[in-house]
Amino acid sequence: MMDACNIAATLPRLARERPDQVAMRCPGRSGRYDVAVTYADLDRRSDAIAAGLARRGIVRGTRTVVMVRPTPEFFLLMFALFKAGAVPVLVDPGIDRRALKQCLDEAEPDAFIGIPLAQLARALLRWARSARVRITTGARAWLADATLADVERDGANAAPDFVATLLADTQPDDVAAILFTSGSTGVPKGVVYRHRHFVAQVGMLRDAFGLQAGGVDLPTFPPFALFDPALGVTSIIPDMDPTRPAKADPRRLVQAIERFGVTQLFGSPALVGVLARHGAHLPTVKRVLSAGAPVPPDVVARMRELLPDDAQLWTPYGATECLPVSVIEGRELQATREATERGAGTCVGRPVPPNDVRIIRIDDGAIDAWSDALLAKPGEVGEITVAGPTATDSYFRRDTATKLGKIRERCDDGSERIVHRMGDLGWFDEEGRLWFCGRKTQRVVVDASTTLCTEQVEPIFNTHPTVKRTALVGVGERGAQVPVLCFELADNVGRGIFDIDTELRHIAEGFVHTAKIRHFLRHPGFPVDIRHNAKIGREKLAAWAAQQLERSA
Ligand SMILES: Nc1ncnc2c1ncn2[C@@H]1O[C@H](COP(=O)(O)OP(=O)(O)OP(=O)(O)O)[C@@H](O)[C@H]1O
Repeated sequence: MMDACNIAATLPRLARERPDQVAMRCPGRSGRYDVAVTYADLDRRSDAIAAGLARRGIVRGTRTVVMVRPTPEFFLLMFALFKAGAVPVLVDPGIDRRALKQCLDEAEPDAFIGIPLAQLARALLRWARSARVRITTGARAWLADATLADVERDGANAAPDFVATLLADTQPDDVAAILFTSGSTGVPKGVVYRHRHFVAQVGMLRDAFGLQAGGVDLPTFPPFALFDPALGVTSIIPDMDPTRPAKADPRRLVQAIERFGVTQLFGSPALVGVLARHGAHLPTVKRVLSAGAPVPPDVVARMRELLPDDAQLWTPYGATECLPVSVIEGRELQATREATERGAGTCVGRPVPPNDVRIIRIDDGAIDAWSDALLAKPGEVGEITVAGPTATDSYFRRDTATKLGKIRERCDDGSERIVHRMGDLGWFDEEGRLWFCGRKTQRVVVDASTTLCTEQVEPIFNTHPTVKRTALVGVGERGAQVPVLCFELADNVGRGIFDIDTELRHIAEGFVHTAKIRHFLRHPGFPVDIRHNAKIGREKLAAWAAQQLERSA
């Protein structure tokens, strides 16, 4: 029998095939990893929770905010919601408080499931007032109608086939979840995921990276851990604050990798950077995946030295709205480093089949219907678009964002498909590889003939030995922007001992496109996004740079 179109549909099968395999192991309060959930437990307990939730009115289509840390409760609950056909709503808890309230209110949830602290914040800050069912993961039903343990107990005696029927009822087009973007360029947007998107995503990730049942994964980015059970992989939940990957303690990560023989690792470039700098060899790790922002070349080089020779270091490119789009392996990425450091952009590899990735001319407005006339010339930088099974079709209750981000395309057979606009700039080389050049909204338009893309400028200056990283921003109106290069000094460099501005100016003069950059500003520490700690907050930096220029005028 075919599995239903639902990522939870693999659980009953895995529970039959490999009941005693650990699905996830969590550090627990002690950090000793004494909490383990097997596939049999995960399936049985998520069934009980799904049945218990149904008794409380959380059923197919019920929007349910989930604010639970990556503990067994989180995974049990998420799979219970998927099985029930309910719609979990996930927002990064670390985002700006006002933005968080806006996201939660906008989602207009019917239910709110959270840790006691989240329930307290909900009550005090009047989040999600539409939620009529409130469940806490705490020991007592404080500020909530019930505890998750009550819910599980209530559902434990449900009729054996009750949840199987709910699961079988889910349809590919039903909304499966609302996942908010990380909000690195504004208030996060709720991406509408349908069951078919998740199922396609698991299949594409499995095929692109050769993921196999039985492996052991260290997923340092929580939502990614949800794919592990769908793939039959064991997840080792890392002992770290998932909202601060750049601050993770590498010793604890390495201990977990060694103790459980971790074979694959998923982390943001900031997290991979932490491991690379720590420098411990990782002989069991066969595959590292790093996404969210470009991985700095020295991190790729160092990480490859720490992994076995046959290990692979993949950087998938994609977004909450569409993932994966393309992939590149570390060896090929290293071979493109020189071009990156000469201003080509960052190579993000070849499109993952069956994605249809096309580049259109840069346009800040909405585009209603697809036409091949939108296409940029071969080799020209434009906006990256994707049509494919994981390209989502809308943002939840954000019609303007949906209009700006999606294009309808009539196909030859008369059907219609949605093309997602990535909001990223890029180009294709002659070998069919995609090069990422930065965010469309962060491009700097100096004059009619000069548009600077952040990823075609910053890597040139990042080669300076005493620079840690740089960020290009524009001050003034687009079309007449003053380009400013902000830079952070490397950690061990003393201040003011040499004239770095002159050296950076010298580098700028070495390339036609950077020659117009005349302002170089040292910044003590760039603002970064909370999910990956890797995307630079160039909007905030631009405001700071404007002040600095005004002061020195
Ligand atoms: N491998 C990669 N190399 C370079 N950039 C990447 C890579 N993977 C992802 N990105 C960047 O991350 C973006 C997707 O990030 P995400 O979905 O987390 O939210 P966001 O786009 O940062 O949030 P918002 O849209 O709210 O500003 C991509 O559009 C791209 O700019």
